[in-house]
Amino acid sequence: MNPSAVDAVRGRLIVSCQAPPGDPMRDTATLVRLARSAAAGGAAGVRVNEPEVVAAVAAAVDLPVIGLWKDGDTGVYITPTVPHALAVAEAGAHVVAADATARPRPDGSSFADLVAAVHAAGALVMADVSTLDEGLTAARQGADLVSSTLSGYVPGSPRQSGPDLDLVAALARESGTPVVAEGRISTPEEAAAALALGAHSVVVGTAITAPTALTHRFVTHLARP
Ligand SMILES: CC(=O)N[C@H](C=O)[C@@H](O)[C@H](O)[C@H](O)COP(=O)(O)O
Repeated sequence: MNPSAVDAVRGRLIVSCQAPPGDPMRDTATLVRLARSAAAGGAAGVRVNEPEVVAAVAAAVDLPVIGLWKDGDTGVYITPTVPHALAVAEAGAHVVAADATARPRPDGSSFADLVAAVHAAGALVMADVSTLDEGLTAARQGADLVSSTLSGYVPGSPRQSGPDLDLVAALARESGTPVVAEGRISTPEEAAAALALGAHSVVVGTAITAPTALTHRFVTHLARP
């Protein structure tokens, strides 16, 4: 295992360099350039999707790589099974991010199974959760980092336009595990607020690396009557 990946992101920014299916940015070479831009701008780590991109980014930037593998877009889709997690670890991710919500996983495995397999492969685990209970369970099951990634995207978590800073604060108080603030963080001030509430690190994606979504935000605002 490599706990230094956790130390390296303490108090600092991780940039998520991802693009949804069909987006013009969804291209390995383009995502590598995004990751290199994040590194040049001072990011402490990057978060990237799919083994091929994980391998290319790990070869191109000298930063901890948090890898995941999104498969589908409903139910458990962030690194849903043990084989997905192992493929991400084998591609060179220092940390494997995976859904740690209470929902059943498609291969019938548990989150604890995934943690054991990833640790045996020499990588760390980031638990993507939507509630405090899920975060506490994931921490007990051996997650190395717990992230608020899925708050607002899973029934039972609050739907809100900004980050779930209440969840970040509660996880930081109660989980005993380094907490990552992730999801809808769109300003440096929100990122700083998350750290002030006890987050170990902050992930920002859309606000930095998603020109299609950012353009759409301006266009829909201008189209309002
Ligand atoms: C819910 C889900 O599938 N989140 C994904 C997780 O990897 C990504 O689509 C997000 O972009 C990432 O979490 C960063 O969040 P934001 O783009 O809001 O800064």
